[in-house]
Amino acid sequence: MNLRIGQGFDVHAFGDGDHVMLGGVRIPHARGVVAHSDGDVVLHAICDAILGALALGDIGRHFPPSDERWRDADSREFLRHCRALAGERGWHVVNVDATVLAERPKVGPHAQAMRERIAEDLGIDVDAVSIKATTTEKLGFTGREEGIAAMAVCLLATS
Ligand SMILES: Nc1ccn([C@@H]2O[C@H](COP(=O)(O)O)[C@@H](O)[C@H]2O)c(=O)n1
Ligand SMILES: C[C@@]1(CO)OP(=O)(O)OP(=O)(O)OC[C@H]1O
Repeated sequence: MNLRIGQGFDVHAFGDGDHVMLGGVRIPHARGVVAHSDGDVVLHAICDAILGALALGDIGRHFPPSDERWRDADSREFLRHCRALAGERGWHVVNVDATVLAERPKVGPHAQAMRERIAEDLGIDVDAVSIKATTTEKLGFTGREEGIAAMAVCLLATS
């Protein structure tokens, strides 16, 4: 069995709006995010982790922000596409581990729902999907609540 590891990181600024999308879950919030798509930093970081493991570039190469097809797009579509790219090359996702960096919204109450959606889109068990969160102790752009960030790693194995 061959193994590959990948990592991803994404940031979006907060802007007008009443919710954020995180891990495919709509979370009510006092701010929205500025993005071409739905701005789901968790799914974007996981997509980049998968693409990184495949050495296929990054999310912007596959879903260019200049392409109107991706305006307000559901990032779950991106995730399923990345899974398909892996499958076409004989790889499957073994597990995913993601961390959200934000003072707010609180992720904990939504983590299970996020895990379930990501597991469904990747065709893996919920136990293979980890969602964590941390504040940055009010430091930096996340601490000032100017934006939200997520990082992720994933492991791929040959089928
Ligand atoms: N957006 C967030 C941030 C944190 N959490 C949870 O709170 C715990 C404590 O965070 P610290 O940054 O103070 O260590 C953290 O371990 C998470 O469980 C959260 O749910 N959402
Ligand atoms: C997802 C894409 C889609 O056009 O746009 P954004 O929603 O702005 O998100 P980003 O994390 O900047 O990644 C780039 C693009 O692929």
